[in-house]
Amino acid sequence: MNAVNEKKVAALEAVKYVKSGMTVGLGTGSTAFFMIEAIGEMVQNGMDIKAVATSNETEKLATKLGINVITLAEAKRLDVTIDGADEVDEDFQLIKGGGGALLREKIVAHNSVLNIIIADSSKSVAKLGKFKLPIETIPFATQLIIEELRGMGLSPVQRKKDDADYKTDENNDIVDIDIWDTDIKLTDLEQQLKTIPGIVETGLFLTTTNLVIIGNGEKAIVKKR
Ligand SMILES: O=C[C@H](O)[C@H](O)[C@H](O)COP(=O)(O)O
Repeated sequence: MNAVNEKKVAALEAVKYVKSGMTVGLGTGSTAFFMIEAIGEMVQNGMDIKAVATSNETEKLATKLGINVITLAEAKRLDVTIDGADEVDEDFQLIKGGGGALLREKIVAHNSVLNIIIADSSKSVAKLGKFKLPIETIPFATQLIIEELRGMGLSPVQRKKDDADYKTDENNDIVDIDIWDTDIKLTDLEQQLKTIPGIVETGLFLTTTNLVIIGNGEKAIVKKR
């Protein structure tokens, strides 16, 4: 079975956790797409939910499907958030931000009671870091941050789109770094990166995930923390 079908299998298993009356965090990306589509169908069939979107792209899709999108301030707290990931390891640690939505995604995950990650089987890894770790930076500081990260041996590369600097929904930059060979423990790395002024957030999600659902062929494998 191909990755696209596995994404759908995982998404359809995850939406079973969404019940009427809930406030739901909607993730971003090609896997989250199937979850948003399924929730849209549930809403069209009468389910009453409110949702907070983790990106402009997700907000647009959800609104088009008739999902009631509210702000995080209005929601205050979310019952469940369903989101994708670029990599997930056996300890429920993730790399996210391949689609540039890591900042809002991390804020929403932090404010959600239950966090479900959905992914196809290729995303499940023994060790994080084959996927380059996205870092969101304030444009004023990006070039100096790149030099500092280079000094740490993390091979930073500023993300581009159509020859221009890639911009997030918050109008920040993304710098992708290579953490594969680093000896620094992930929790320490996260802390070190966050102490550099101008780094707004990293794509390391180390503690927020409660449930991982992997599409594996026709089956959904559910892992609980
Ligand atoms: O910024 C994007 C998000 O973190 C996505 O959840 C992540 O990149 C996975 O996306 P996809 O499901 O398209 O592989």
